[in-house]
Amino acid sequence: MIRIARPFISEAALTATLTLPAPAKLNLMLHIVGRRDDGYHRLQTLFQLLDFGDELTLTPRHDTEVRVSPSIPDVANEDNLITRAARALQDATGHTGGADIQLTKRLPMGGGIGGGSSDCATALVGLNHLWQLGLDEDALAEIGLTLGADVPVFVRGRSAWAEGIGEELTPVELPEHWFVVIHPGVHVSTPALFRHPQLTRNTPVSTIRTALTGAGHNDFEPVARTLYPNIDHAIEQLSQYGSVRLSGSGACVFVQTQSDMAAQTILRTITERNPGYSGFIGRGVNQSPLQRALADQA
Ligand SMILES: C[C@](O)(CO)[C@H](O)COP(=O)(O)OP(=O)(O)OC[C@H]1O[C@@H](n2ccc(N)nc2=O)[C@H](O)[C@@H]1O
Ligand SMILES: Nc1ncnc2c1ncn2[C@@H]1O[C@H](COP(=O)(O)OP(=O)(O)OP(=O)(O)O)[C@@H](O)[C@H]1O
Repeated sequence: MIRIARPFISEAALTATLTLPAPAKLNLMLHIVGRRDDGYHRLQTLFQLLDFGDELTLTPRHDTEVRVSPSIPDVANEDNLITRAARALQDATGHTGGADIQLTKRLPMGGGIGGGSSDCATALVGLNHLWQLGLDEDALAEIGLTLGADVPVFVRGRSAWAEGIGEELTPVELPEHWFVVIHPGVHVSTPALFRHPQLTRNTPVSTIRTALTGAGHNDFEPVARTLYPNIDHAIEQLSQYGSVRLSGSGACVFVQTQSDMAAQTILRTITERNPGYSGFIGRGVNQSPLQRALADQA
C-alpha cells in the first residue's frame, strides 16, 4: 500500500469543483492467450480510446462521506466503482476528506466499452488532483488495477497495446477514425463470459506490429454471438458497412468510418430499424480527453 503524509489542503481547494470526462474504450482486437494461476486470463488487446463517454463533477467535502448521484440502478453507493476509487485513495493516503460526485452516465452498462472502469479512473485521477494527494501515475494505475483490469489504461490515458491482464501497456499511435458503436439492448456479464466453457483461451501469441496492421479478432465473439442472439443480429446488420468487431466481452459492437457524417447515417439507419438498440459515435483519440482536461486546469 502507498502511504504518504497527509498534505495540507487549502480552503480554496475545499470549495473547488472539477468536471472531468470518463471516455469509452474499444478493443480493436482481443486475443486470449492463456490463463494465470489465479484464474485471470492473459490477453493481448489493442485499446482505442474514444472522445465520447461519461462525465464526473467532483466537489470536495469536509467530512469523509463519498456520495455519487444519481445512483446507478442496482448498484449500492459503496459498490459504485467511483466510490470504491475514492475509498481506495483514502485508504492509501490517510486522506480524511470526502466528495460529492455527480455522474452524467452516457455509456451503457455491461457494454464492453469500459464505462465503470473509466468512471473509476476519472475518480482516481480527479480526486488525486482535487484532494492534492500527489500520487503519481504509476501509483494511481496500481490502485486502479486492484479495482478492475481495465482501469489502468484509463488512468494512463493513452491508446495502447496491452498484455498481461490488460495492465502491461505500450502506448500506440492509431489513426483517429470515427466509430459507430451499437449497443444491441442486452447486458453482458464479463465474469460469466470469462468462465464460459466454450471460450477460446489458447490463441497463439501475436505481436504489436501484427495487431497494428488491423489483423486479429475478438475471442469473446463466438461465445457472445451464441449466448446473445441480439449481438449476432447486430453484427450481421452492421457488416454491410465494413468490418464489425465486438468490444471487450460485449455487448457493444462497432464499425469504423472515414467521417462523422458517414457514422451518423449508419447510426440512424441501425437504431431506426431496431427499436431496442441504442448507440453513439465516437472519434478515436490517442490521448484521453481526461488528461487533456486536467492539463487545462494546470
Ligand atoms: C474484457 C475486458 O474489458 C477487455 O478490455 C477486460 O479484460 C475486463 O476488464 P474488467 O471489466 O475491468 O474486469 P475485472 O472487473 O477486473 O474482472 C471481472 C472478472 O472477469 C474475469 N477476468 C477479468 C480480466 C481478465 N484478464 N481475466 C479474467 O478472467 C475475472 O473473473 C474477474 O473477476
Ligand atoms: N460507475 C459505474 N458505472 C458502470 N457500472 C458500474 C459502476 N460502478 C459499478 N458498476 C458495476 O460494474 C458492472 C460493469 O459495468 P461496465 O459498464 O464497466 O461494464 P463493461 O463496459 O462491460 O466493462 P468492461 O469493458 O471493463 O468489461 C456494471 O454492471 C455494474 O454492476
